[in-house]
Amino acid sequence: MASTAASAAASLTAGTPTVSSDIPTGGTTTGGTAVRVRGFTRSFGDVTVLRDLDLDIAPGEFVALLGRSGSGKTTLLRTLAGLDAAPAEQVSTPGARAVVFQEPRLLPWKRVWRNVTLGLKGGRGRAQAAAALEEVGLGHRVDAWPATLSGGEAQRAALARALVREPQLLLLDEPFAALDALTRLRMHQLVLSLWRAHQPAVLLVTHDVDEAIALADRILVLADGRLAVEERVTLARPREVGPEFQALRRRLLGHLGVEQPAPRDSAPLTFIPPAPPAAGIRRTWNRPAPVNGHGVPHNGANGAQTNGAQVAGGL
Ligand SMILES: Nc1ncnc2c1ncn2[C@@H]1O[C@H](COP(=O)(O)OP(=O)(O)OP(=O)(O)O)[C@@H](O)[C@H]1O
Repeated sequence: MASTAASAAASLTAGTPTVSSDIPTGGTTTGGTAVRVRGFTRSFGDVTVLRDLDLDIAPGEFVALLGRSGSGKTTLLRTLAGLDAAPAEQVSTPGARAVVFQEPRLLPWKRVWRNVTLGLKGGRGRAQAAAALEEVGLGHRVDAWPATLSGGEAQRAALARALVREPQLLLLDEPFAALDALTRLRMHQLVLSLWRAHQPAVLLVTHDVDEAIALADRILVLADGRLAVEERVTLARPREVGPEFQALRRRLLGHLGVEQPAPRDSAPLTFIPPAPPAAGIRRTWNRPAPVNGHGVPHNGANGAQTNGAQVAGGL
């Protein structure tokens, strides 16, 4: 990333972007780390949201942050964005940062390209915005008004606004949550291609476990004020929903406290017709006996087909 990028994160207060260069925003990282957090605690009144938290993100690394509602994900993201104050010795980030929120936060009275360059000092203005808009597939909407954009287009304009800042750290706070499923998938592809092209470190806050697995190199779960879980995602991109994906999903959902149905046998339930029922005996559903390598069903030591291990109650 070029060092000429705007160093201030775009901060949004009541929908109005401002530049947050006048508040203490932590230290600046150099060399091999994009984000370095050590022993950071954040409280609101009596409530401690982040507690003695440590975090490292490498340059160009894509990290997803999961956690229950209210666990402090946005609080951490705002701190890294420089929107909330933090001691420099505890929080270090690159100077060039950009944030994309769940809502695109475009100013309706400014054309799209002016929204994209908002707060940028110097630069090539319209040409710079047009290039970024082209990259996100909005080259034809440079002069449009925000109100004429679809939800997905508006969010792409927000990505373009992040892009022109040439961030070394891109912070994404549930940026796809308000989009329909198809648009969200397209946005995933777009974010991955922008990430590959520009190689910022990324922190993506999301509630969507599948999204985290599809995009990230590493997934963190925030709980009780700390990063309680770390999972590295070693699946090759693009990531198919195969057994490894599903196993990771199950683990992450477990960490998030989501009740998991017990893993089932891959064999479907089949109805085994009973012998003519004697009085008082009910029909049962049963799984087919596991088949050994020779195609022979084996049940227990003697390998006899049994009809006695009921999986579900009678009909
Ligand atoms: N400015 C604030 N003043 C008081 N409390 C706050 C403030 N900002 C956040 N909190 C509280 O801190 C806790 C963490 O909030 P935060 O928004 O970081 O959680 P989150 O994990 O992002 O939640 P969600 O997933 O629901 O968006 C919440 O209990 C919230 O009410």
